Formats: sequence, structure tokens, C-alpha cells
Amino acid sequence: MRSTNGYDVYKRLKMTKNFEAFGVGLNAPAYSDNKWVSPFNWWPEVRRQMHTADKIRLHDVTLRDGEQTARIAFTPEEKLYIAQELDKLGVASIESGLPATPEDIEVIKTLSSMSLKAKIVPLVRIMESDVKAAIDAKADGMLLEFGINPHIMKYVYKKDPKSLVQEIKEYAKEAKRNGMYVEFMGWDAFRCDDVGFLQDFFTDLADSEDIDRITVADTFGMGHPLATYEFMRRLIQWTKKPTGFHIHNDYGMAAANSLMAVSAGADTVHTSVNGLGERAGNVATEEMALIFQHLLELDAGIQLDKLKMVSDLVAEVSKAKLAKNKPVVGDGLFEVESGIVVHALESLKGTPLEDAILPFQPSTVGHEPFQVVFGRGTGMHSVRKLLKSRNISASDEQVAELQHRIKAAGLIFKNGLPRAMIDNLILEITKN
Ligand SMILES: CC(=O)SCCNC(=O)CCNC(=O)[C@H](O)C(C)(C)COP(=O)(O)OP(=O)(O)OC[C@H]1O[C@@H](n2cnc3c(N)ncnc32)[C@H](O)[C@@H]1OP(=O)(O)O
Ligand SMILES: O=C(O)CCC(=O)C(=O)O
Repeated sequence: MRSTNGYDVYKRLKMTKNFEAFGVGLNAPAYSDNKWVSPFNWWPEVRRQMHTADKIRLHDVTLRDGEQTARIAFTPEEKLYIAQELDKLGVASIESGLPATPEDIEVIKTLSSMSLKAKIVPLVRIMESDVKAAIDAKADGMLLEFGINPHIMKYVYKKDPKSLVQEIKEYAKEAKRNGMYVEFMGWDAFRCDDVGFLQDFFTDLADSEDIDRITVADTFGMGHPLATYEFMRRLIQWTKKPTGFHIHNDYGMAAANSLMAVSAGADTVHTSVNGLGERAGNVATEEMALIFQHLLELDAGIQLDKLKMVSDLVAEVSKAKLAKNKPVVGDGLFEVESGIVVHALESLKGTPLEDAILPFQPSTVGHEPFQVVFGRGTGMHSVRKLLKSRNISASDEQVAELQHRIKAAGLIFKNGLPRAMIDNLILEITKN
């Protein structure tokens, strides 16, 4: 299949603007230069429920929560390298570890001295030593954190909520005196069965003008999307402050729930490249970046065409290999083997929809061009196209025989037939 990029498609579609089929047109915003997504996303009934901020921020936690993944560690040099790529990618802030180990303190200090566009905001426990270390490292800000689940507060930390609020406010004041941005994150807030407890805690905290943003974490990723929307709506109502959302993917709902949090009005999502993070990981930076731009038309400031490269970098350094079908960045996303799909794609050649059947073009996220793979799923149309690309004419019987041989070999070579095998099969079929 001919390789393409978003710009080629753009040029072609511009020329054929307003085309339609059976009276049905394709229009922006669902349809544009590099995407074709569901127009249902723009139904007034859907949009009416969205209270999105004008600008969305991605706070990247790859270097903190990502490194918390069991069996993953980054050296200080690796952290500095990744942080610079995250900065070029366009994330608003980088959670550069905890100022609790000499290595992380050094990383925070170095990054803070580099005048990156992204703010350096380490995770900070409610303790003097962490707060002081973040200030001494001249970080841009601090993400003060505590478990805002009454059971965790009582049994793990033996803290009472009232004195905790006072402590947080004092540390926030100290950070502000040093010119820092202050965010508070309450983790495990989604398992609290007493909404009055949450309301009192967050209302009381929000009364501090030293706290710039309040974030809640669905630490175990088990809130229903509609419950997430409702909790975030209430939190915004209680605090009247910019609000953030942090989630893990334990139930596979991290992206959907982040979308709900933003729809309720949160302006920041904590994300991690390749979805690294404790257990099932955090919501993936690459997924949220694409969702915001393509489905909500929200500017998160992300250079989408760098996503694949940053993902490859983090996969390499973390030694955490990605599934081929990982959304947005998986190596196998733009390969097709199934005959019926190849036939559909071939049929669109020369029509306004050529190459536009995909939801988004490979080049949009910096991916290799689309390609047809040969194997068990190969259909007749793929075989004809293959022969045509090599200027080989063959009878219908030869095409059928070649298809049969490719399919049989595909049962053995489960990873797509190697080029040499395809060459051999063509030779065998066409020699007589
Ligand atoms: C819920 C989360 O995901 S929190 C983030 C988790 N991230 C990490 O743990 C990063 C990797 N961790 C580490 O390298 C180490 O645990 C360190 C350097 C951070 C701390 O190590 P240690 O000082 O040896 O303490 P250890 O990890 O065993 O225990 C945690 C301590 O932090 C305290 N603590 C934890 N969270 C908070 C908080 N939000 N505010 C105040 N204190 C806290 C605990 O009460 C405990 O204190 P104690 O030593 O007085 O009992
Ligand atoms: O606040 C913290 O210490 C980290 C919590 C966290 O990453 C989470 O709740 O998922």
C-alpha cells in the first residue's frame, strides 16, 4: 500500500471538500486533515454535559509513578534524558521523583536549573524534610500528597484530618514564600464512603490561597466513569480551584475516566508514557494527548508527532516492552493482514477517502507508514496487489494457488511471512 502522511491526505481532502455519499456528507470537526472519528462526539446532547477548561495540562508522572512500577528503575542520567524529551513533547509539568533520595534530589536540582518550558514539580510528603529538600533544589513547584481516605489516614498514618489540613496549609505557605507552584493530591479518595468527610476536608483545604490546584487520585482505578464525572463536578464546586485528576488502570478505565474528569471541568491529568505506573499503570500520556486533540479539540500543547519516539525511548530505557496493539504507539497498529480489510482499503483507492479510513494517520503520531503483512489472513486482493507491485502477471489459478500457499505458510510463520519466503512462493507458483 502506498505510504502517506497527514499532509497528503489534507491536500487531497481539501480538493474534494464537501464530498458526500448517498446524501451524507463528511464534515469537520469529526472529519479533518488527519482524522476521521465519530460525529456523535459533537452531538449537542453530548457537548451540553461537557464543561471543559479552555486549555488542558498534562502533568507527566513517568519519572515518579512510572518508576514505581515493580522492576523498573531509571538512572539519574536516564531521568534527565527522558525529561528533556518530555519537555520537547510539550507536557506542562514533570513529576521528577521524590526529594527523598540523593539521586532524585540531584535530578530535581539539575532539571530545575535547566530552564525547561515544563515545570519541575516533585512529589512531596507532608514532612519537613521533603518540603525543605524541594525548596533547596529550587524546584518550580511541589505536589504535596496524602491519602485522603479516612481508613488509610487512621490506620496507616495515624493522622487526624483537621491537623493534617493545617500542616498542608503551613507547608503550602512555606512553598509559596519561596515562589513555588503548589498542588495538593489526595490519593485513594475514591474509596471513601462518607462524602461529608471529603467535602469538609477539601473545602477546608481550598480555603488556603497558597494552594494553586487540588488533585484527587482514583488510586485503584475503580470509579465508574459517571461516578468520576460526578465526584469531579462536586470537587470543583467545593474548592472553586483548578482541579487535577490522577488514575491507575486496574479496571482498564483510566483513559475513559480521565476524559470524564476533564468533561466535568478538571484542567490537568496526570499521565505516564506507555502507561507505566504501579500495577496496571497510570493513564498513558500518548492516549490522553491524542484523545484531547482529536476528540475534544482541546489544546494540551502536545507535539503529537513526537509521541511514538518518546514512547520508544521510554520502552527502551525502562526495558518494558510494549504490546504490539498498544493504543497510539504500538508497533503493529498500522499493519493489516486480513483480506477483507485490505480489499476495503484497495477499493477506496482513487476515491476521496483514500487512506482516510483509519481513525488517524500513522504520521500524526510519528509512526511508520501503513503496510500490508502476508500470512494466514491474506485474501485474493492482497495477492493480486502483491503481484502487480512486482509487475508479475498470473492466471486466476496461479493467484489462488499463491494465496493458498501464503495462508498455509502463515500458520507456521505467525509473525507475518518473511520477504524471502514470499519471494520463494511467487517463484514456485509462476515458474511453469
Ligand atoms: C501511595 C504512593 O504511591 S506514595 C509514593 C510511593 N513512592 C515511593 O515509595 C518511591 C520509592 N520509595 C523510596 O525510595 C522510599 O520509600 C523513600 C526514600 C521515599 C522513603 O524511604 P524510608 O524513609 O526508608 O521510609 P519507608 O518507605 O520505609 O516508609 C515511608 C515513610 O514515609 C511516611 N509517609 C508516607 N507518605 C507520607 C505522607 N504523604 N506524608 C508524610 N509522611 C508520609 C510513612 O509514614 C513512613 O514514615 P516513618 O518512616 O516515619 O514510619
Ligand atoms: O500521592 C502519592 O504518594 C502517590 C499516589 C499515587 O500515585 C496514586 O494515588 O495513584
